[in-house]
Amino acid sequence: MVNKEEIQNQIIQAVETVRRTNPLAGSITNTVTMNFVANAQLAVGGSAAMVYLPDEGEFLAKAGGATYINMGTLLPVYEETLPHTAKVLYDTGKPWILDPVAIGIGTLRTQLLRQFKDYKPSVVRGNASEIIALAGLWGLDGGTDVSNVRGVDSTDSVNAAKAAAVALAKWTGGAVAVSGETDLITDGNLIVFSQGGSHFMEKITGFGCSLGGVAAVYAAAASPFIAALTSTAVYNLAGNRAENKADAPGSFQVQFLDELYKATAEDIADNPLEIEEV
Ligand SMILES: Nc1ncnc2c1ncn2[C@@H]1O[C@H](COP(=O)(O)OP(=O)(O)O)[C@@H](O)[C@H]1O
Ligand SMILES: Cc1ncsc1CCOP(=O)(O)O
Ligand SMILES: [Mg+2]
Repeated sequence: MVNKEEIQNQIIQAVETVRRTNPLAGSITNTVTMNFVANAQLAVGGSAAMVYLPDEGEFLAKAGGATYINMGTLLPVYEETLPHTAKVLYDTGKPWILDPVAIGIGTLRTQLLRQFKDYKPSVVRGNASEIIALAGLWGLDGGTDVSNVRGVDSTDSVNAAKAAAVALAKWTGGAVAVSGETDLITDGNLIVFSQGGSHFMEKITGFGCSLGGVAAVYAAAASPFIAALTSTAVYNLAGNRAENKADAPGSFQVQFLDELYKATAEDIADNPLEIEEV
Protein backbone atom coordinates (compact mmCIF):
# COMPACT_ATOMS: atom_id res chain seq x y z
CA MET A 1 0.00 0.00 0.00
CA VAL A 2 1.22 3.48 -0.86
CA ASN A 3 1.28 5.83 2.07
CA LYS A 4 0.49 9.34 0.80
CA GLU A 5 0.99 10.83 4.24
CA GLU A 6 4.51 9.41 4.41
CA ILE A 7 5.33 10.98 1.03
CA GLN A 8 3.93 14.32 2.23
CA ASN A 9 6.03 14.13 5.40
CA GLN A 10 9.14 13.54 3.32
CA ILE A 11 8.28 16.56 1.17
CA ILE A 12 7.99 18.69 4.33
CA GLN A 13 11.35 17.37 5.51
CA ALA A 14 13.01 18.16 2.16
CA VAL A 15 11.70 21.75 2.14
CA GLU A 16 12.71 22.38 5.75
CA THR A 17 16.16 20.79 5.40
CA VAL A 18 16.92 22.94 2.36
CA ARG A 19 15.82 26.15 4.10
CA ARG A 20 17.90 25.25 7.14
CA THR A 21 21.08 24.07 5.37
CA ASN A 22 21.24 26.22 2.17
CA PRO A 23 22.77 23.38 0.07
CA LEU A 24 24.97 24.15 -2.93
CA ALA A 25 23.69 22.78 -6.23
CA GLY A 26 26.09 23.66 -9.04
CA SER A 27 24.90 23.83 -12.63
CA ILE A 28 26.15 23.47 -16.15
CA THR A 29 23.15 24.93 -17.90
CA ASN A 30 22.05 26.96 -20.89
CA THR A 31 22.78 30.63 -21.42
CA VAL A 32 19.13 31.48 -22.19
CA THR A 33 17.72 30.81 -18.72
CA MET A 34 20.74 30.61 -16.42
CA ASN A 35 19.74 33.65 -14.37
CA PHE A 36 16.22 32.36 -13.78
CA VAL A 37 17.59 28.95 -12.74
CA ALA A 38 19.88 30.57 -10.15
CA ASN A 39 17.14 32.84 -8.78
CA ALA A 40 14.68 29.96 -8.44
CA GLN A 41 17.32 27.90 -6.61
CA LEU A 42 17.93 30.78 -4.21
CA ALA A 43 14.20 31.39 -3.70
CA VAL A 44 13.66 27.85 -2.34
CA GLY A 45 16.69 28.14 -0.05
CA GLY A 46 19.52 26.69 -2.10
CA SER A 47 22.87 28.07 -3.21
CA ALA A 48 23.64 28.39 -6.95
CA ALA A 49 26.86 28.38 -9.01
CA MET A 50 27.11 28.07 -12.80
CA VAL A 51 30.26 26.97 -14.67
CA TYR A 52 31.40 25.95 -18.16
CA LEU A 53 34.88 24.41 -17.82
CA PRO A 54 35.76 20.73 -17.18
CA ASP A 55 37.78 21.24 -13.99
CA GLU A 56 35.14 23.61 -12.62
CA GLY A 57 32.37 21.08 -13.31
CA GLU A 58 34.42 18.51 -11.39
CA PHE A 59 34.98 20.99 -8.56
CA LEU A 60 31.26 21.72 -8.16
CA ALA A 61 30.33 18.05 -8.52
CA LYS A 62 32.51 17.29 -5.52
CA ALA A 63 31.71 20.43 -3.50
CA GLY A 64 27.94 20.49 -4.00
CA GLY A 65 25.16 18.36 -2.56
CA ALA A 66 23.85 17.73 -6.09
CA THR A 67 24.49 18.99 -9.63
CA TYR A 68 22.28 20.13 -12.47
CA ILE A 69 23.16 19.41 -16.10
CA ASN A 70 21.02 21.06 -18.77
CA MET A 71 21.78 20.55 -22.47
CA GLY A 72 20.07 23.71 -23.76
CA THR A 73 22.83 25.68 -25.48
CA LEU A 74 25.87 23.53 -26.13
CA LEU A 75 29.33 25.06 -26.58
CA PRO A 76 32.40 23.17 -27.89
CA VAL A 77 33.91 22.96 -24.39
CA TYR A 78 30.91 20.94 -23.23
CA GLU A 79 32.17 17.98 -25.27
CA GLU A 80 34.73 17.64 -22.48
CA THR A 81 32.94 19.28 -19.52
CA LEU A 82 29.72 17.27 -19.56
CA PRO A 83 30.97 13.65 -19.69
CA HIS A 84 33.81 14.51 -17.32
CA THR A 85 31.43 16.02 -14.75
CA ALA A 86 28.82 13.27 -15.15
CA LYS A 87 31.49 10.61 -14.62
CA VAL A 88 32.73 12.31 -11.44
CA LEU A 89 29.12 12.45 -10.19
CA TYR A 90 28.54 8.80 -10.97
CA ASP A 91 31.87 7.66 -9.49
CA THR A 92 31.34 9.66 -6.29
CA GLY A 93 27.68 8.65 -5.95
CA LYS A 94 26.54 12.28 -5.92
CA PRO A 95 22.98 12.99 -7.10
CA TRP A 96 22.61 14.76 -10.42
CA ILE A 97 19.73 16.00 -12.51
CA LEU A 98 19.66 15.78 -16.29
CA ASP A 99 17.44 18.01 -18.45
CA PRO A 100 17.78 16.73 -22.05
CA VAL A 101 16.56 20.01 -23.54
CA ALA A 102 16.19 20.01 -27.32
CA ILE A 103 17.20 16.39 -27.71
CA GLY A 104 17.42 15.64 -31.41
CA ILE A 105 19.17 18.86 -32.46
CA GLY A 106 22.73 18.28 -33.67
CA THR A 107 25.27 15.51 -33.35
CA LEU A 108 27.11 16.68 -30.19
CA ARG A 109 23.88 16.73 -28.17
CA THR A 110 23.04 13.22 -29.34
CA GLN A 111 26.54 11.94 -28.61
CA LEU A 112 26.59 13.44 -25.10
CA LEU A 113 23.11 12.24 -24.20
CA ARG A 114 24.02 8.73 -25.37
CA GLN A 115 27.09 8.78 -23.09
CA PHE A 116 24.95 9.79 -20.09
CA LYS A 117 23.14 6.45 -20.17
CA ASP A 118 25.98 4.82 -18.23
CA TYR A 119 26.30 7.69 -15.73
CA LYS A 120 22.68 7.17 -14.58
CA PRO A 121 21.27 10.59 -13.66
CA SER A 122 19.41 10.54 -10.32
CA VAL A 123 16.56 12.57 -11.81
CA VAL A 124 15.74 12.98 -15.48
CA ARG A 125 13.53 16.03 -15.93
CA GLY A 126 12.02 17.05 -19.21
CA ASN A 127 8.87 17.74 -21.14
CA ALA A 128 7.00 14.76 -22.61
CA SER A 129 8.69 14.76 -26.02
CA GLU A 130 12.15 15.02 -24.44
CA ILE A 131 11.46 12.07 -22.13
CA ILE A 132 10.15 9.94 -24.99
CA ALA A 133 13.16 10.81 -27.17
CA LEU A 134 15.67 10.06 -24.40
CA ALA A 135 14.10 6.64 -23.79
CA GLY A 136 14.39 6.07 -27.56
CA LEU A 137 18.04 7.12 -27.65
CA TRP A 138 18.82 4.79 -24.76
CA GLY A 139 16.91 1.91 -26.39
CA LEU A 140 14.34 1.70 -23.60
CA ASP A 141 10.59 0.95 -23.64
CA GLY A 142 8.26 3.79 -24.56
CA GLY A 143 10.87 5.65 -26.60
CA THR A 144 10.87 6.65 -30.26
CA ASP A 145 13.80 6.70 -32.68
CA VAL A 146 13.05 10.19 -33.88
CA SER A 147 12.59 13.13 -31.50
CA ASN A 148 9.20 14.87 -31.59
CA VAL A 149 10.66 17.85 -29.77
CA ARG A 150 9.93 21.12 -31.63
CA GLY A 151 13.02 23.17 -30.78
CA VAL A 152 12.74 23.05 -26.99
CA ASP A 153 8.96 22.44 -26.84
CA SER A 154 6.92 19.28 -26.43
CA THR A 155 4.47 18.05 -29.05
CA ASP A 156 3.40 15.04 -26.95
CA SER A 157 1.03 14.73 -23.99
CA VAL A 158 2.42 13.90 -20.55
CA ASN A 159 0.45 10.64 -20.57
CA ALA A 160 2.12 9.59 -23.82
CA ALA A 161 5.46 9.68 -21.95
CA LYS A 162 4.35 7.38 -19.14
CA ALA A 163 5.99 4.17 -20.38
CA ALA A 164 9.19 6.04 -21.31
CA ALA A 165 9.35 7.69 -17.89
CA VAL A 166 8.92 4.37 -16.08
CA ALA A 167 11.57 2.68 -18.26
CA LEU A 168 14.06 5.52 -17.67
CA ALA A 169 13.50 5.42 -13.90
CA LYS A 170 13.97 1.65 -13.85
CA TRP A 171 17.21 2.02 -15.82
CA THR A 172 18.71 4.76 -13.64
CA GLY A 173 17.31 3.53 -10.32
CA GLY A 174 16.33 7.16 -9.70
CA ALA A 175 13.32 9.27 -10.63
CA VAL A 176 11.86 10.86 -13.74
CA ALA A 177 9.74 14.03 -13.83
CA VAL A 178 7.68 14.78 -16.93
CA SER A 179 6.34 18.32 -17.02
CA GLY A 180 3.19 19.67 -18.63
CA GLU A 181 -0.26 20.87 -17.63
CA THR A 182 -0.37 17.93 -15.20
CA ASP A 183 3.08 16.67 -14.23
CA LEU A 184 4.04 13.00 -13.88
CA ILE A 185 6.77 11.81 -11.50
CA THR A 186 7.89 8.20 -11.19
CA ASP A 187 10.54 6.13 -9.48
CA GLY A 188 9.67 3.13 -11.66
CA ASN A 189 7.33 1.68 -9.02
CA LEU A 190 4.98 4.54 -8.24
CA ILE A 191 3.55 7.16 -10.56
CA VAL A 192 2.47 10.46 -9.06
CA PHE A 193 0.40 13.05 -10.90
CA SER A 194 0.89 16.58 -9.59
CA GLN A 195 -1.68 19.27 -10.40
CA GLY A 196 -1.42 23.04 -10.54
CA GLY A 197 0.77 25.55 -12.29
CA SER A 198 -0.37 28.06 -14.87
CA HIS A 199 -0.71 28.43 -18.64
CA PHE A 200 1.62 31.45 -18.27
CA MET A 201 4.43 28.97 -17.59
CA GLU A 202 4.37 28.15 -21.32
CA LYS A 203 4.84 31.83 -22.16
CA ILE A 204 8.11 32.44 -20.34
CA THR A 205 11.26 30.54 -21.19
CA GLY A 206 13.00 28.73 -18.38
CA PHE A 207 10.25 27.24 -16.25
CA GLY A 208 11.38 23.75 -17.20
CA CYS A 209 15.07 24.60 -16.75
CA SER A 210 14.56 26.26 -13.39
CA LEU A 211 12.37 23.37 -12.25
CA GLY A 212 15.36 21.09 -12.90
CA GLY A 213 17.67 23.43 -10.99
CA VAL A 214 15.29 23.43 -8.04
CA ALA A 215 15.09 19.63 -8.21
CA ALA A 216 18.89 19.61 -7.81
CA VAL A 217 18.61 21.75 -4.68
CA TYR A 218 16.13 19.30 -3.15
CA ALA A 219 18.22 16.31 -4.31
CA ALA A 220 20.95 17.61 -2.00
CA ALA A 221 18.56 17.00 0.91
CA ALA A 222 16.25 14.14 -0.12
CA SER A 223 15.98 11.04 -2.32
CA PRO A 224 15.70 11.59 -6.08
CA PHE A 225 11.99 10.70 -6.03
CA ILE A 226 11.16 13.11 -3.18
CA ALA A 227 13.32 15.81 -4.80
CA ALA A 228 11.43 15.42 -8.08
CA LEU A 229 8.08 15.47 -6.25
CA THR A 230 8.94 18.44 -4.05
CA SER A 231 10.24 20.61 -6.89
CA THR A 232 7.22 19.79 -9.03
CA ALA A 233 4.79 20.49 -6.18
CA VAL A 234 6.31 23.86 -5.29
CA TYR A 235 6.23 24.86 -8.98
CA ASN A 236 2.57 23.92 -9.25
CA LEU A 237 1.69 25.74 -6.04
CA ALA A 238 3.65 28.89 -6.84
CA GLY A 239 2.35 28.89 -10.42
CA ASN A 240 -1.25 28.77 -9.19
CA ARG A 241 -0.72 31.56 -6.72
CA ALA A 242 1.20 33.76 -9.16
CA GLU A 243 -1.57 33.42 -11.75
CA ASN A 244 -4.01 34.94 -9.26
CA LYS A 245 -1.81 38.02 -8.98
CA ALA A 246 -0.65 38.57 -12.57
CA ASP A 247 -2.42 39.10 -15.87
CA ALA A 248 0.51 38.68 -18.30
CA PRO A 249 3.76 36.64 -18.52
CA GLY A 250 6.28 39.29 -17.41
CA SER A 251 4.59 40.13 -14.13
CA PHE A 252 3.75 36.43 -13.69
CA GLN A 253 7.45 35.54 -13.59
CA VAL A 254 8.11 38.11 -10.87
CA GLN A 255 5.12 36.94 -8.82
CA PHE A 256 6.20 33.33 -9.32
CA LEU A 257 9.64 33.89 -7.78
CA ASP A 258 8.00 35.60 -4.81
CA GLU A 259 5.56 32.70 -4.32
CA LEU A 260 8.42 30.19 -4.59
CA TYR A 261 10.12 32.07 -1.77
CA LYS A 262 6.96 32.33 0.37
CA ALA A 263 5.57 28.78 0.02
CA THR A 264 5.47 26.90 3.32
CA ALA A 265 6.53 23.27 3.62
CA GLU A 266 2.98 22.24 4.58
CA ASP A 267 1.40 24.04 1.62
CA ILE A 268 3.89 22.41 -0.76
CA ALA A 269 3.12 18.96 0.68
CA ASP A 270 -0.64 19.68 0.43
CA ASN A 271 -0.49 20.57 -3.27
CA PRO A 272 -2.81 18.05 -5.01
CA LEU A 273 -1.17 14.75 -5.97
CA GLU A 274 -2.57 11.42 -7.09
CA ILE A 275 -0.59 8.22 -6.66
CA GLU A 276 -0.81 4.99 -8.64
CA GLU A 277 1.31 1.86 -8.70
CA VAL A 278 3.07 0.86 -11.94
N1 LIG B 1 -0.48 24.48 -19.36
C1 LIG B 1 0.13 24.41 -18.16
N2 LIG B 1 -0.59 24.50 -17.03
C2 LIG B 1 0.00 24.43 -15.83
N3 LIG B 1 1.33 24.29 -15.65
C3 LIG B 1 2.12 24.19 -16.73
C4 LIG B 1 1.56 24.23 -18.05
N4 LIG B 1 2.57 24.09 -18.92
C5 LIG B 1 3.70 23.96 -18.21
N5 LIG B 1 3.44 24.02 -16.88
C6 LIG B 1 4.44 23.95 -15.80
O1 LIG B 1 5.59 24.65 -16.23
C7 LIG B 1 6.78 24.02 -15.78
C8 LIG B 1 7.66 23.71 -16.98
O2 LIG B 1 7.03 22.71 -17.73
P1 LIG B 1 7.19 22.59 -19.31
O3 LIG B 1 6.69 23.84 -19.97
O4 LIG B 1 6.54 21.32 -19.71
O5 LIG B 1 8.75 22.43 -19.44
P2 LIG B 1 9.69 22.85 -20.60
O6 LIG B 1 9.79 24.35 -20.43
O7 LIG B 1 10.96 22.14 -20.33
O8 LIG B 1 9.05 22.44 -21.89
C9 LIG B 1 6.32 22.81 -14.98
O9 LIG B 1 6.29 23.18 -13.62
C10 LIG B 1 4.89 22.56 -15.47
O10 LIG B 1 4.08 22.00 -14.48
C1 LIG C 1 14.75 28.70 -25.68
C2 LIG C 1 15.92 27.85 -25.42
N1 LIG C 1 16.80 27.53 -26.41
C3 LIG C 1 17.80 26.76 -26.00
S1 LIG C 1 17.71 26.43 -24.36
C4 LIG C 1 16.28 27.31 -24.18
C5 LIG C 1 15.58 27.44 -22.90
C6 LIG C 1 14.52 26.40 -22.72
O1 LIG C 1 13.93 26.57 -21.47
P1 LIG C 1 12.65 25.77 -20.97
O2 LIG C 1 12.74 24.40 -21.53
O3 LIG C 1 12.76 25.80 -19.51
O4 LIG C 1 11.45 26.54 -21.47
MG1 LIG D 1 12.74 22.49 -21.17
